[in-house]
Formats: sequence, C-alpha cells, structure tokens
Amino acid sequence: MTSNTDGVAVVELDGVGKNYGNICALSGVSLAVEASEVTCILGDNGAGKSTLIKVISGLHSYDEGRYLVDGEQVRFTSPRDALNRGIATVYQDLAVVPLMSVWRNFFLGSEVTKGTGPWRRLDVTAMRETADAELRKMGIDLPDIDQPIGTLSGGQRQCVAIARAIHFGARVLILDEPTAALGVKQAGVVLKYVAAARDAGLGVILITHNPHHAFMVGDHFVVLRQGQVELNAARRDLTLDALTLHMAGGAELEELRHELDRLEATSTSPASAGWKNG
Ligand SMILES: Nc1ncnc2c1ncn2[C@@H]1O[C@H](COP(=O)(O)OP(=O)(O)OP(=O)(O)O)[C@@H](O)[C@H]1O
Repeated sequence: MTSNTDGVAVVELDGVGKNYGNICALSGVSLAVEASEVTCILGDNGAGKSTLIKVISGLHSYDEGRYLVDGEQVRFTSPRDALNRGIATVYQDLAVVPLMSVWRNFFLGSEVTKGTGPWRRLDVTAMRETADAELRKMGIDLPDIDQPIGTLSGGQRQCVAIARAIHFGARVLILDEPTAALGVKQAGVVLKYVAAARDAGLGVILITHNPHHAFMVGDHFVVLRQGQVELNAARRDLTLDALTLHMAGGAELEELRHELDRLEATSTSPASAGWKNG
C-alpha cells in the first residue's frame, strides 16, 4: 500500500523549527508531501535543506512546531522509527559494499534466508531473482546482476537504491541531491526513476540545488532561504524562470538591479557629467 487515499498528506510539517545551540537552522517551516507527487526542496548552501531531511528522516528531533505522518504527530528518535513508518532516505554517498554484487547490496542488512537452526543459510536464488525482478519492474536493465555494485555508474547505483527502498516498503522516498555529482545523461536517467517512484504511488522528496532538474519532475516546489520557506508553490502556479529567480534570491537581485540603475542614472546625469568634466 503506497498511497494515502483519504487526502491526508503522507508527511506534513507545521511551523517546524530546529536550532543547533544558538544557530537557528529552520524556523516556521510548513510543507506537505502528498503520495504520487514529487516535492522538490531547493535552496542555496546553508539554507537548511540537510537539516530538513534530517528531521524528516528521524536523524534529528525538532524544537518547534509539529511533524505529522498520515495526519498523526510523530517524534522519531532514530532513522529506524522513520523507516518503520515507510520513510526511506537515499543519500548521495550511498552506503554500498563496492566489491559485492548488485543483488547482494540490494538485500544488504535484510538478507533472505532459508532453512532453520544450523541449516539456516542465505537464499541466494530468491535474492538474485527478486532483485532482478524489482529492478526490471522499475525499467532498470543491468547487464549482469552479479557484477560488483562498484562497477556501476553513480546514476545506476542511485537507481538501484531507489528500487531497493520501494521493495522494502517505502511510502515516502527522500532523495538527497541525487543528481549533484552526475553528468547530464546520468542525471536524466535518475530523474526518470524519480518519476517512476512517483508513478508507483510514493511521495518523493527531492533535495536539489538545480532548478532545471527540479522542474523536470517536480509537482510541488519549496525554496528555503536562511531556514525559512521563501516559496511554496505547485507546478501549475510557477514557471522555470520564476523558480530560478527565487533560487537566485529574486528579491535581492531586483534590489541590486535598482541600485545599479540608480548609480548608472546618477553617473550619466548632466549634473554628474558636469562634475566629472570639472
Ligand atoms: N551540526 C551543526 N551544528 C551547528 N550548525 C549547523 C549544523 N548543521 C548545520 N548547521 C547550520 O545550520 C544552517 C543550515 O545548514 P544545512 O546544512 O541544513 O543547509 P543546507 O541547505 O543543507 O546547505 P548545503 O547545501 O550547503 O548542504 C547553516 O547555517 C549551518 O551552518
């Protein structure tokens, strides 16, 4: 069961704040993540994106406001608590064992076994077949599921991690800058699987610096600035240009443009020309 049918957001933050000592990393953050939607979280360095995912994924607690899952307030004390509610995080630096096969990494920490007592052993056939089927279901076609995961491209590894999270029952998938270290083609492949996860009914939270990538798959956009929500808009109410402008600090850029216009006007005015000519 991946979708929430009663119209309640799978994840909702209501006025959430988080401080590190006397540093305010998040303040009054409200947003809703719906099933079958990609919610993009954008913002410059230090805007609070990492802190936000740490709160949602159960790594950090929050100091103010409310965090609700399926309409019910939660206080996670570890990522395991979040995972138990179906909230999975795929980090940019994926925790994989490079020399182990793709299927072995797929089941890492959740191995399938057969037999009991002293006869209990890994069910290699079941794991290989399941990993293969799950990857194919997502449209991920790897040449060889036995190859070491370290030989896959960064983009392919991200895709395996997405398929893995879905297989283990994720309803909300948090992707931390999944395209940041990738070239154009690989980033495109990862975005395709982000859309596939959304189409499978998950609520996807995509953290990114890149408004172009966000706009390719996003249904909803939240721009953070200095720990606060600067923009919270649905796709239908936004253009890529407007999103890019918000990311670049639209209001500040506009102020700077006026300032430059004023300077130019004074330096080319007759009075200033006279002054310059002495
Ligand atoms: N462990 C910490 N202790 C103290 N301050 C922190 C800690 N982690 C983050 N901060 C501060 O909180 C604010 C938000 O940081 P955060 O890492 O969440 O931003 P970000 O948007 O993820 O930035 P980046 O894109 O650079 O990763 C920043 O001012 C940062 O210096």
